[in-house]
Order: sequence, then structure tokens, then C-alpha cells
Amino acid sequence: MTTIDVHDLTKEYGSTRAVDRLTLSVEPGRVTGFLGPNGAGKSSTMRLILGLDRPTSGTATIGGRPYATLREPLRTAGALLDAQAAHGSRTARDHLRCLAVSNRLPDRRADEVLEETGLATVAGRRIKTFSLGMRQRLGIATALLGDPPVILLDEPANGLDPEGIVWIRQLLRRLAEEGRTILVSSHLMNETATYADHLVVLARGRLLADVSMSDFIEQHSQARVRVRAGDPARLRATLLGDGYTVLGDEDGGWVVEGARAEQVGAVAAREGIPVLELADERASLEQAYLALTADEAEFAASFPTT
Ligand SMILES: Nc1ncnc2c1ncn2[C@@H]1O[C@H](COP(=O)(O)OP(=O)(O)OP(=O)(O)O)[C@@H](O)[C@H]1O
Repeated sequence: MTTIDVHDLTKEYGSTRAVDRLTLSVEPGRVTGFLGPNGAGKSSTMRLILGLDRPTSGTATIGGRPYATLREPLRTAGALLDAQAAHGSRTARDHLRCLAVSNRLPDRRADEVLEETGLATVAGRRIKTFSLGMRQRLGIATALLGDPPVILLDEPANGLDPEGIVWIRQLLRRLAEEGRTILVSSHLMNETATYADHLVVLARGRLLADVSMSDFIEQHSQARVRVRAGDPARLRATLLGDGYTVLGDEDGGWVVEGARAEQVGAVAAREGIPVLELADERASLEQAYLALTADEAEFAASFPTT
């Protein structure tokens, strides 16, 4: 089992501290979503893990070794960082075969990963004719080429069509179930929620959270209850009288902030108000993420207050 270990990692570009004393481990057998506002340091961290940049201080290792010292790196870690990186005048198959040869991988791996990523029918086409989504698939094919235990993907769903998004979700789940270590950065919270088991959240180069998906949502969201009742006006007045915050929902019911279903049910029962619908509302990853990072977004839009 191969773990990614980052210890006290710092990277400065001139006066910008892109990564700031970061310590974390990315564990095998699960998909770790790598989140954070623009400029948080996600790509910089991935580049440092992959030996593409030198840290200012600290270490990043894969299976206990710096990437640069791995003898057959593609067999240990595969990555998609920049889908535009492939040579445009080569065909997809030639691009992958060249990489296979230079990494002493069997030639057949090129066709296997083309098949796996849905590119078999365009394997003979030059990469410069590829759409963004096809380039993403080729980047993922490259990451899978060495059948590595560790995979890092920077925004893999970028440019994928709806079918491609379903495909990447299933692929990530399968890779994790095979026991691999998967680190995936994304700005798409709804997507991340469908495949990640664990989350690492950065802001301004620092670690904000390193926690399971379910604990993250629990910790960074408020309990809410949705309720519809036979006498909505009286239920609202009673709840307000008991100190709850009550908002209207689009179906004519109420959303009660900071409450659980059993509490709202007890209030309705006490007052003899018939309850037609009552449910705890599960916060989304997006709501929890926005609550956590509200003060951290370096380039957050400012909204007019009037
Ligand atoms: N090669 C570089 N030279 C100078 N500054 C850099 C370089 N690479 C990154 N930075 C800076 O480091 C900070 C972190 O950038 P990084 O790309 O790692 O963030 P990110 O979390 O991946 O952002 P995004 O979500 O927008 O891709 C930013 O302030 C960025 O401008």
C-alpha cells in the first residue's frame, strides 16, 4: 500500500507563499478530494509531490520516497496535471507508446488505456485535433499507463461531457476499491461529493481540513428541518415563540434552522398540529465547503450590500 506523505512542506514563488508548512497523508483505498479556493495551493502541492518543483522547505514522498528518486515513476504514480501538455502532432497511440517505451512498460499498455478511457476509436488521430474532453481522457490514460498504485488528478472532469463525468466518477471509485491512493482536485462540489470518501481542504497554502466527507459535512453545516403542517401559520408562530429561526420553502412549508426533526415533531405534537411532512435536511458538500472557506477565498467576489 502506497501513501503520499507531505511533511511541513513550504513553497515560495518570490514573495508568494503558495504552500505554507503543509503536513498531510493521502491514504490508499479511498478517493481524497483536494479542495480549496483559486490560488489555495492545490496544483503547487501536486507539482511538489510529483517532483516538478523543488520545495522551499519540507518534504513530499510517495511510498516513503521522493518522486524524483523513483526508478520507474510511472509504475508508482500517475498524474494528470495539464491536459494540454501532450505533443499535438503525435497521435494518441504514439504519445502513449513513447511514454511506455521510455518507462519500460509493455507496448500493449497504450492500447489498454486507450480502451479504458474510451479513446480506442480515435487512437490514430493527432492530438491537436482533440477536443478538451478528449485531451482530458488522454491525460487520464497517461496517468493509468503504468498501472500505478498512486494517482493524482488535477480537475479531471474539466471539459468532460455528462457521460464522461459519470465515467470518471465510476473510474475513481473503482481505482479506490482496487486499493489505490487517489488524490483529485476539483472546484465541482456536487461532483466531488459523488466520488470522494475523504477531503483535504487548503486555503492560502495552509491546511483547513483533513477529514472524512461525512464528518466534514457534519462539522461545517447547521442542522435544518423541513416541515409541512396542517396549520402552517400556527406552527410557525409556535416555533418562533420557542426561539427557532423559521424560513419559508418553495413548497409552502417551513425550514427550521438549528433544529432536528424530533424537536420540531415534539413542538407540533405538543400543540396538536397535524404534521404532513417532516424531515432532517442533509447539508450538501457545497454548503459545508462555502461555510468553511467563506473568509478564505483570495479572489472572492464582493457582493453589493444595497
Ligand atoms: N510558477 C509560479 N510562479 C509564481 N507564482 C506561482 C506559480 N505557481 C503558482 N503560483 C502562485 O501560487 C499560489 C497557489 O497557486 P496554485 O496554482 O497552486 O493554486 P490552486 O489551488 O491550484 O488554484 P486554482 O484552483 O486556481 O487552480 C497562487 O498565488 C499562484 O499565483
